[in-house]
Amino acid sequence: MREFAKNLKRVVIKVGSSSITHENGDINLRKIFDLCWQLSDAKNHGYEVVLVSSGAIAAGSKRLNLKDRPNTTALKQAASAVGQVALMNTYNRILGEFSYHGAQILLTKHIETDELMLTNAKNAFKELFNLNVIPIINENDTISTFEIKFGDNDTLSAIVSRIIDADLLVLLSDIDGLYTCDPRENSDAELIKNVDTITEEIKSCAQGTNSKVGTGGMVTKISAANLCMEKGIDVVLANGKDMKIIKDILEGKEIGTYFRSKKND
Ligand SMILES: Nc1ncnc2c1ncn2[C@@H]1O[C@H](COP(=O)(O)OP(=O)(O)O)[C@@H](O)[C@H]1O
Ligand SMILES: N[C@@H](CCC(=O)OP(=O)(O)O)C(=O)O
Repeated sequence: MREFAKNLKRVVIKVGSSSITHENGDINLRKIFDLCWQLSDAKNHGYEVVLVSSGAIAAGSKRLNLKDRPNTTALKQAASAVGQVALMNTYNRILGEFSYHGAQILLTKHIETDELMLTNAKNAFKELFNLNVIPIINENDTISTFEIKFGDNDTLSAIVSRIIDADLLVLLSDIDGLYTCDPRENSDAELIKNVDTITEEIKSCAQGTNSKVGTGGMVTKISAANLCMEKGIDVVLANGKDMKIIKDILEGKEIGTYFRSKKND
């Protein structure tokens, strides 16, 4: 069993576009149902959960019948604005089945460097926890430019973990964890089960993505893990193809790649 499981309370779960949408970008209802079920189950077991969900650009592109993923920033922003509504409606309808409310929070990663905005965000999160609501976060794509080019919800999820003092960040992707190199390109790639320090060697494992809907690949996941570990927050990177994995991860089962922060020493 992993160390964090003994005293785990506040958890941030990040799902990539590839984990909650179909190949064509449409919202995958079955996956969102399973995800909401797991989040609600975790709440019922006393965890405080926050979801960081990508998928707005993919869902919006499908709804607008765009042939390909948009390639200009403005079109991505427009698609995101459409898709975000669809995504939140779906989350809230399904969470309602389990008697929970979702709350939409749109942030940018600059939140950490603006003292007033940071205080406001912390206060809002605190009240949402008191009210037993499940905060659902996405990048505020309309006002983001750098982020929308690189699609960096991995980093955003690390920043959210830092500002709410989370115990654990769970990054769910379309792959079982961090490998020695991209297993889609190299059949000799091996799963790395534990990372204690983000060394140059670990960084060199990370490549980008060829996914139609995903964006950052492993580069942004490793940088997210680094941001968490330096604040004593553990990170697990695992495959979101079956959302039941969330329960197993929270229970400390040895799944995926565990980025173990120094607080465990
Ligand atoms: N060292 C590596 N280990 C695992 N996956 C890697 C690695 N380097 C690159 N990748 C790629 O990163 C992809 C996951 O990133 P991404 O498509 O951005 O997913 P998400 O939508 O979940 O954020 C994998 O499908 C894989 O092809
Ligand atoms: N804000 C964007 C996030 C893009 C992003 O980070 O995507 P992913 O690499 O799938 O986590 C969206 O909702 O589409």
